[in-house]
Amino acid sequence: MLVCTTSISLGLYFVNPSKAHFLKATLTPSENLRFNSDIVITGSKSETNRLLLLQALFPNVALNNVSNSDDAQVMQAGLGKTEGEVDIHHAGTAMRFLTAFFATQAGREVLLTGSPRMKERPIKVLVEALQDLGADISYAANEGYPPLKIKGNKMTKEWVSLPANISSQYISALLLNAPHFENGLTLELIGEITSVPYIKMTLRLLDKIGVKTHFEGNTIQVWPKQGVNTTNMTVESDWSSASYFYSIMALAEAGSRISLTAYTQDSLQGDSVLQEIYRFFGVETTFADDTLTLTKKERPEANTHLELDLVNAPDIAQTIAVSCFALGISCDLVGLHTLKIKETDRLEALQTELSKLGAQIEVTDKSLHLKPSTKINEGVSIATYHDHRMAMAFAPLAFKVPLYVEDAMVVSKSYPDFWTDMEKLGLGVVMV
Ligand SMILES: O=C(O)C1=C[C@@H](OP(=O)(O)O)[C@@H](O)[C@H](O)C1
Ligand SMILES: C=C(OP(=O)(O)O)C(=O)O
Repeated sequence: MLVCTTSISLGLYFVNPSKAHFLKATLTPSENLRFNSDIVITGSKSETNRLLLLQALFPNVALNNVSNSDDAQVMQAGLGKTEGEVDIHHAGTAMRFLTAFFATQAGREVLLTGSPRMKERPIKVLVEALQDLGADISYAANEGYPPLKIKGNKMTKEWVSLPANISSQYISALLLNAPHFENGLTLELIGEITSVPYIKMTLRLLDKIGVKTHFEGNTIQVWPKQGVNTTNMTVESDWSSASYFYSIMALAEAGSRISLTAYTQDSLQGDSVLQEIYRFFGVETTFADDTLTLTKKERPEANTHLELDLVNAPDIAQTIAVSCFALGISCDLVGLHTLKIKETDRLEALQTELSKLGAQIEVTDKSLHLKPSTKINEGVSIATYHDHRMAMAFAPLAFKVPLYVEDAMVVSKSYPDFWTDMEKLGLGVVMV
């Protein structure tokens, strides 16, 4: 049973950080690594935060299966504000999407701010693109970083160019708000485009509600649209959250099964590439209606070294690195240049925490290299650096050896039910 020695609810924990209580999870392995479970995961936070913004622009868009994450809650709360301070805590999408939203909504005037880490996550590229389009934005503290003073304006310009190799969220932020620009918007992307599936997700959602878009080479166009027909949009469940179950299944005994709902084969989420990646570990994926079933087969003996470019799926890098370590598989993961500016410097955090467990690991500013491991140190306390994915990526290891996860409620950024779902799989979870 999940024992909490505090009455602080997950929502309150993030909504009122002054009351934050940093619970540590004591994790004890289940009796065996054989699984036969059904898990329900809520909507993707990426799709939800896009659709919440589109719903604010087009109120007759109705949403089902929205994410119950902190990031979705702060997005929803932010969209309702017309003045004063808007605090989006740790939510990168909310910070970027709301910057463009408030800048392009005449009559709104806000100070958009976030957690201490958010104030270190760059936003200059987006601010400069919006300023080029005529927006009134200034930095309230350090140039290039939140908090931002934003006074809403109607956008009349229709063309801007911006670097595309730092974060795709800047591009999605502009595209999502573009239907309300008088003449629509054309973006000219400079340099290698990072996290492309997230841009395609934005365009596909715009298409689904009836906004015309076109993406070819390094140019993206969005046509203006005043209103849309009543549309029911069902958010697909979160594939990044599914990654932790893939990782558990990589460790599982052959014959194990875990089913996850509600997913679609034609996913908008780039992290659905997990289906192909985890075949390497012997995890097979099948679909029946909206249920995704993971089945464990024997991993082919030859699969002892994994090479992957994760430029299109950066959020599953931590999961995959831990899966490899747990199984003594060596790996070279590249395309990781965005990891340094996420919730924490994820490359540094992975190096520190995997080393504590006994890994031989090297990182550069865009790659991670792991040697085959022979043992896992037990009883290690994993620091999470305010990063939900550090907690969740390391948890599967606890099915093999006892572990502690510090500040364990950090998971609520994207997956508040994570620890309850781990318990359903038989992991011993005690919070103190
Ligand atoms: O648009 C989105 O929903 C996201 C885009 C990605 O960020 P970058 O484009 O900064 O890599 C991803 O890491 C993040 O979790 C969600
Ligand atoms: C990077 C992430 O989120 P964001 O950038 O939206 O804070 C994430 O969820 O892994």
